[in-house]
This record gives sequence, structure tokens and C-alpha cells, in this order.
Amino acid sequence: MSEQFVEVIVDVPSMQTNQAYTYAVPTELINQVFPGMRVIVPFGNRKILGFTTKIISKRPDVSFDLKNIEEVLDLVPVLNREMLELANWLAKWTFSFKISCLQVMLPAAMRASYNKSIRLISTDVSDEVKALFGQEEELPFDSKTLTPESFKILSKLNRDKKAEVIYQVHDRARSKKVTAITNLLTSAEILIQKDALRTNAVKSAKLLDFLNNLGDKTMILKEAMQKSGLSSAIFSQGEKKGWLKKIKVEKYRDPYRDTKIKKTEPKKLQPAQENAVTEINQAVVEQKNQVFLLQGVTGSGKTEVYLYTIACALKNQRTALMLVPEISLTPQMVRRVKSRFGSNVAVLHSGLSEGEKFDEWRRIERHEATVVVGARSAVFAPLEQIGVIIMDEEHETSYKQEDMPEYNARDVAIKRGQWHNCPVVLGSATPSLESRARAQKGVYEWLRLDQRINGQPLPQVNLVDMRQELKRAPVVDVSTPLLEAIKQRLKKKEQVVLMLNRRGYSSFIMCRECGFVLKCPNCDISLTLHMDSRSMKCHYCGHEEPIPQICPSCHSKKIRYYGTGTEKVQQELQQLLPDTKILRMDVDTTRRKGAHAKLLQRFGNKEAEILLGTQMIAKGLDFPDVTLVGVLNADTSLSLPNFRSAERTFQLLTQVSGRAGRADKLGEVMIQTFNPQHYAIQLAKSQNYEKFFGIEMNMRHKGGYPPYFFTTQIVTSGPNEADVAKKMFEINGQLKQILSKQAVILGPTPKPIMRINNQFYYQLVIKYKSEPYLDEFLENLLLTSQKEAQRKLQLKIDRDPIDFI
Ligand SMILES: Nc1ncnc2c1ncn2[C@@H]1O[C@H](COP(=O)(O)OP(=O)(O)OP(=O)(O)O)[C@@H](O)[C@H]1O
Ligand SMILES: [Zn+2]
Ligand SMILES: [Zn+2]
Repeated sequence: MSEQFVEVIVDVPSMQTNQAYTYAVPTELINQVFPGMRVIVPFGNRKILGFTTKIISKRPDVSFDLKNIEEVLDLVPVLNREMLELANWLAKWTFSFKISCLQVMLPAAMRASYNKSIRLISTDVSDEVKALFGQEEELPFDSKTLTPESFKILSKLNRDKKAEVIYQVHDRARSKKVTAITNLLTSAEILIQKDALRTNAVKSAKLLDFLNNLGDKTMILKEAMQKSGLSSAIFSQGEKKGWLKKIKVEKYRDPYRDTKIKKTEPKKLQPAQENAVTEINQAVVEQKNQVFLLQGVTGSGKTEVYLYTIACALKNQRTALMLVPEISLTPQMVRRVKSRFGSNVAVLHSGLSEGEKFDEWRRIERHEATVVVGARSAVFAPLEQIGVIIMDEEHETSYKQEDMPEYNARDVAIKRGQWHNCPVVLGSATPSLESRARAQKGVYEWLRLDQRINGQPLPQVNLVDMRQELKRAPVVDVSTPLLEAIKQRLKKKEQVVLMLNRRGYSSFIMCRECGFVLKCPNCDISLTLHMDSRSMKCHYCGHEEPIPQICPSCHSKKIRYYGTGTEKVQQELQQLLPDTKILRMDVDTTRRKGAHAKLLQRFGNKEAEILLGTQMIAKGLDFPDVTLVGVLNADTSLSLPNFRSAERTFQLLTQVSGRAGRADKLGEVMIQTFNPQHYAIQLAKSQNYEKFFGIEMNMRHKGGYPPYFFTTQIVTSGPNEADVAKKMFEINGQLKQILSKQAVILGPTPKPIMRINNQFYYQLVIKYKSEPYLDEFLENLLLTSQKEAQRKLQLKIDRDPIDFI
């Protein structure tokens, strides 16, 4: 008799379970299991989800009995060979567990949910316990639904073997079903039924006519009611008479069902665009894997270039993947792509519900959508035969995921380009130093768009020296020159965008008498003032408390808030400009689903003159009437202890400046700064990326930072500071033995925010050029660190970290 076995990666994120486990396939499932399917398997005393990675037809040589897989959740594999190999690579590259890499590729709805319940297996229990169960045989067993006391009692029962815990696995992936009708009658039968009707049975006659027209098609009931003008009761009667059948059919949850999008035609390309398109399309047609850096100033028509290359891929029977940062997935952007490629487009971003994401994913998987536009995780979209991969704003840090697996979508995009033999286009007005340096060396093909469309000049950028302003007037957020400029634009009925740079910045409370600052009790960070909820909140652990009226330390009443929040600026501005409508866009006003899109739409409809926001307004916006952009505080991101802070600041200022004067009206930018001499600010003023690149590369060279050196960061955390520090010094010692003289170790040091949620964080950073033993050492480190779970120590390894803070 033939036997089958499968290798399964189980849903237990730990190093010990990082290797595949072998299970037997029960007879009834033989030849129904393939690599890349989700299965439910017994594991210890539980049942859990797993992914099959390999089918084996020969019994493995082991001394123990192999357990059977319990259930197969998928009819066809949900991960193909490319994805399985990509997951292996990703796990190694990012020092992550295989299961985390497999899960990250699928929509959240396809992860299993686990329920635990507890059941009594002994009658010898206290009255307290009996009361707890009441009439119930089982109770849900988790610390969220139970009170802490009940949870303790039940846990003890389990330890005393008087109760058992039952584990259940659920597949959360559900398609949406709606009622549809099918006709059960032939035309001849319809005639007979009609003849038999009484003359006043008008509605039945109408239904029969409708069915006759419907023929053998299936129609969603709602639509049938609309088309026929008949009520659902009439259709139900028809069902009883045996004329029609009601069935359930699947309906995609379409996030864009309410948006009507007109078809648009490609624009006539300008010469620089033409040149870029020709180069990229040649690679598309020849199926040549090549990475392009498309460096184009803001408003130079990069997006139009992307659309041309997507069209070329489709013409060659291939698909296309376009990645954009979450924040620029604006309705404007989606509209631009959908208006060109219609229902071929699937959109994936975090604003969609779990169900919508699942349905978009399946449209791609079933080849019903051939163009994907999406944020970071869309890089794993299950497209086949990819003809071109595009990454807009390639320098954006949001392409890097913070949690395991800590991947950079740029690396994954390039990897997928190799698999599909297709070009990868990295686009930006301010490329990351890494990419720009590779273009210089010829590793990437370098394409440039140096002019704005129609030869429009880049906006004039002026600096406002806030040190001078301070001498003239007390602290204000909006300086006199900026306020004057705003007033002028308002007079001309033009629009203004104001940005408050909040990176590493927040408003906090300080006592003017004794200097006391209100801090989070769990973290080493001051609490942030939130006017909307009238409370102080910790941005790291969520702790919340009332705003103090008197200083908790010296009881003085002179406690007040410092720093600038968008709300405070809005209030201040509203007082200065009472008749002006100001829209505020920040985390607080965009929390609700679709709020981001609505705010932009209102601004686009000119319902407000001023859009005031955090960096989320810096990207992608294309509004023709915006002629003034103001930056309230250019410096906050400069002062962060981060080797990329100049690069970040330059990029942000250039991006936001690019929002001004994009159509036929001239644009102007005003940047308020305390460091007008700083090269990042000066070069943002002259909008000279190339010069900035030269200076910054020099700085990186001197400091030994990327792109000259690679970096890897190791972070250990735990509840006991001494344990954490000891572990880090231990690692430091081991590293010194395997690293060459060329490598440098920074640290170990406490992280700038050392304590978060009562966990202590220490880090060290390795800077290196080429270290043959490093990867293996780090993999081993991860493996052994798992055994330290008793001391509750956590270890995280981050290759190419975005920053060290
Ligand atoms: N060939 C063209 N002819 C006419 N208009 C064009 C052409 N290409 C692009 N445009 C228009 O010019 C404007 C700017 O183009 P686009 O948004 O593609 O620039 P971008 O380089 O992506 O800008 P940013 O990086 O600032 O977001 C858009 O309104 C776009 O419709
Ligand atoms: Zn906190
Ligand atoms: Zn005080």
C-alpha cells in the first residue's frame, strides 16, 4: 500500500520549531496534499496550523510513530514554489522564524485563530469552582475574558489534573456569500405555466417573463429584484412553485465599489519620460532582470512613466506590481492607476478590512487582477509571470517592517525580480544614499527626469531664521513672514499646505517652577498631551492619565505644556485667521477608516484654504491650487541621534516643497528653522540633491556608516536590567572573537529609550564590510537565545536597521 508523508512548518514561532516536522498523511487524504497548503496538525497536546513544504513518498527512518495530519484547509496550494523559496531566503536574510515568513506572505484572514476552553474532568471540586461553571460544560479559557481570580482558580485545576484544556483551531478566511437565483424552467415549461395562470396573476406572469429572459444565467437576487421590479416575496413564491432555485454565490468585497472612475488615456510623453520608458520597456519585453533607479524631481512625471511600463507588461501577457508607501496610497493615486487599467487592478493597503484584503488577494491569486498597487506587504502579492516591479519613493523607511520578519520590501522586490526575470524600477526625487551609490557604480541602471512637466520651475524656497524671529517676538509657531505669505495666498484664493515635523517630537508638560516633567510610570519617556481626549498619553505603552493642574512635585500651579502639537497650531492659527477654514491631518484625525481619504478630498474640493498636518501630507499630493508650502519646524528631525537624520530631513523638506506650484501657478516654500546654516537645510533650499549626495557620502565615509559599511543591530530586552546588560556584554565578547579587525562594534549601550513597558533594552551595532562568520554566528545566537527564555530575555537581530534608536 502506498504511503505519504509531509514536512510541515508549524505555527509556533521559536527556533526549535524552525525546522520542518514530518507527519503522515492519512489514507483518505493521500494525493490531496501539496506543498504550500495550510494544514492542521497535532503538536504536543494541542492542534495547530502548519504549512506543508514538501511531500515525501518514502517512510522516513525514525524510531517513533509519526502523527497524522488532522485536516487540510486548502484545496489548492496558497503558496507556490516561488513563495516557499522566498520564505526560506527571507528567514535566513532577516534572522526570522520560517513560520513568521510564511505568515507574512498571506492576508491576515488566512492565519488561524486559536481558542482554548477548559472542561472539568473531576467532580471532586470546590463549590467555588462549581459556581464558576454553573450549567456550562466548558468555559472559554483565556485571560482576557476571565477575571484574574477565575483564571488563577482554573489554571490550578488544570495543574491538579481536575480539568483539561481543549484547543481548537479556526480558519478565519471566509468568503462573502450572497443569495442568487437560477431558473429551473425551459422556455416550453414557462409557456405552459403562463397559460395556467389566472388572468389577474400579473406579478407571477412578470416573474415568468423575467425567468425566460434570464435563461440559464445566474443572477444575484438583489439585482434581479431591481431589474424586474418584483419584490423578494414574489421570488420566494416562485421558489416554492419550483420555478427557480435560490443559491449562495460568492461576492467579492470591493473596497472601491462606490467610486466611479472614468477611463483615461496615456499622456503624450515628454522626451525625458520617453527615454526612461524606452529603456525600461525594453527590459520588460526581453524579460531581462535589471534594477533601474528612476531619479526624477518632484512633479517630473514619474508616475506616468510607471503607468507606461505597466501597460507594456500587460501587452506582453505579463502582470505588474507597483509598491507605494502606505501614506501615498491616496485616492488620487489609486484613481490614476484604476483609470488606466480598470478592474485589472487590485489594491492592497492597511485601510482595508480583513475581508476586503482577503478578497483582493484571491482576485490576484485567481488571475482576475493582473496589476497590484499596494503598500509594503503587497510585495508578497501572489502574482505570477510578473513583467515589471515598481517601487515609488524607494527611500521611504516605511518599506522596512519593524516586527519579525524585519524585511525591507526593497530587498524582497529585487529578489522577486530575479525570480521573474523582470525589471525592477526604484523611483524617487530623493533616492536613498544606498540606491544612488549603486546607480553611480553601475549596479543599477540610472535614469533621470531633471525637469518638471511642461518646464515648470521648482518652487522658490525661502528660509525663516527663527533665532532672529525669537529676538523680535515671543515664541510663536507661525512667524511673521510666514503669516504674511499665507495671507497673500488667501487673498488670491489659492491654497496653503503647512507641515509640522513631528519626528522625535511631541508636546509634553513641564513645571516652570521646579522643571518637573510628567513621565510614563512604565517607560523612560515623557507623556504626550492630547487635547482631544484631554489626557496625557504614553505613545509606547498606551498608559493614560489626567492632565495635572498643579505640579505633582512642588505643588506649583505654573505647570504648562511645551512643544508644539498640530492641535495647538490649529488653535493659534485660527485666532490669527478667524475666517479661514483649516483642515488638520495627523494621527488623531485620521484614525478612522477612510478619514485620510476624506480629508484630502475635502481639501481637493477647496472646502478649506489651509491643510495643516504632520509628515503624512508630504507625499504624493498633486493639488493644482497649492501655491504655498510652509514648514513650521525643520529642525526637529535633525537633532535625533541618528546617522540618517540629515538625509531624513533633506528628503522630507524636498518632498513637501514639491507639493507647491505643480500646475501653471508658481509655487513658494517657506521653511522655519533654527539651523539655517546646516547643509541639509541649505541644500533643501536650493533643492540640490546631487550636491547633498556628495556631502552626505563624505560624512558617511568619515563616520564609517552605510552605504560604506553594512550594519547589523542586536537588541536584548528583559525585565531585569542587570540580566540584559550581562547578556549583551557576553555577546560582545563572543563577537570580538569571530570578527575581523575591519569590523567595529558600537556599544553595548542602553537604548536611547531604555525602558518601555517595564522592559529594559540594550543594544549593540556591528559595522562591517565583509565578515564570513557573522551570519552563522548570529543564527546560532538566535538558536541559543531561545534557551534563555527562563530569564525572560528576548533577542532581536536587525540587518540593515533604519536607525539605531
Ligand atoms: N507627459 C505628460 N504630459 C502632461 N502632463 C503630465 C505628463 N506626465 C505627467 N503629467 C502630469 O504632471 C503632474 C506631475 O506628474 P507626476 O505626479 O507623475 O509626477 P511625480 O514625479 O510622480 O511627482 P512626485 O514625485 O512629486 O509625486 C501630474 O498632474 C501628471 O498628471
Ligand atoms: Zn509607557
Ligand atoms: Zn514643580
